[in-house]
Amino acid sequence: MTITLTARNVRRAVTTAGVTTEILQGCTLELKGAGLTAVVGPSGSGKSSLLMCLSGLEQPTSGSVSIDGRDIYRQSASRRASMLRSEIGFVFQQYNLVPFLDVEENITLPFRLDRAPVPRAVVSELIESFGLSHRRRAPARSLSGGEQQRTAVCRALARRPGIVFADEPTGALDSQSTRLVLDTLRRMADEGQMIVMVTHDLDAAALADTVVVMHDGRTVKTFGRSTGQELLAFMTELRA
Ligand SMILES: Nc1ncnc2c1ncn2[C@@H]1O[C@H](COP(=O)(O)OP(=O)(O)OP(=O)(O)O)[C@@H](O)[C@H]1O
Repeated sequence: MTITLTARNVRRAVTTAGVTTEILQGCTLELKGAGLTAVVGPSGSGKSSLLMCLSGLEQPTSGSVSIDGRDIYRQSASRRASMLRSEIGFVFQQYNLVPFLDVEENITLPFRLDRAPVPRAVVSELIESFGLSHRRRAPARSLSGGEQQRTAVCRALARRPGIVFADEPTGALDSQSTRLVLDTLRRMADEGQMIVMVTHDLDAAALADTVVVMHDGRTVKTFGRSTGQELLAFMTELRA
């Protein structure tokens, strides 16, 4: 089935110590079916905030976010929680690994919490393709930042959710690991997953099928496949 993610005029304001800040000031997008989408934009433009709203974790102040026509913020709390668990995967900037569990245990934890069968072959393939085979039994607390990040990406992908949201999935990685993660995300998208990633890296964005550009809390432009230079030219124009 083709999954559709729709955001309509999403706004989010936060009030801290009596001061209200409009973090998102009108974000609209529609993503249909499998593919890799990159959300790019200057620091502070609202990329992570948009991802939180799109993934059901932070309720917009106004506007709507729907998966296949179901507004995720209009579901009951239990229905939303079950949608999130079964249809959405996340990779956060903080990896949220359990420090005393090893790589494989962290990846399989969501299955065990759900008392669901662990897809051993899928997990092994992911561990191998992310270059973690030699660290399979290492506790998360002993992993390098890059290894933690790759483990977190594996954990999100193992359930094969319809949509995977990833906030800077290559942020802490060296160039070799970055390539590994991007190639795997690209392959997963080609194999049928919708992947939405926030990235600062315009060369990574150039691997995406769709690039959403944010500026000052707004989605200002959506590109199809583009080169790093085309994206850089647009971003430079935006800043001018
Ligand atoms: N809970 C909050 N309270 C107040 N301000 C916030 C909150 N969350 C985010 N902001 C502000 O909203 C703006 C957008 O933040 P966000 O993290 O979404 O941007 P970003 O584009 O992902 O930035 P970066 O690329 O630096 O990670 C920033 O100015 C940030 O300081």
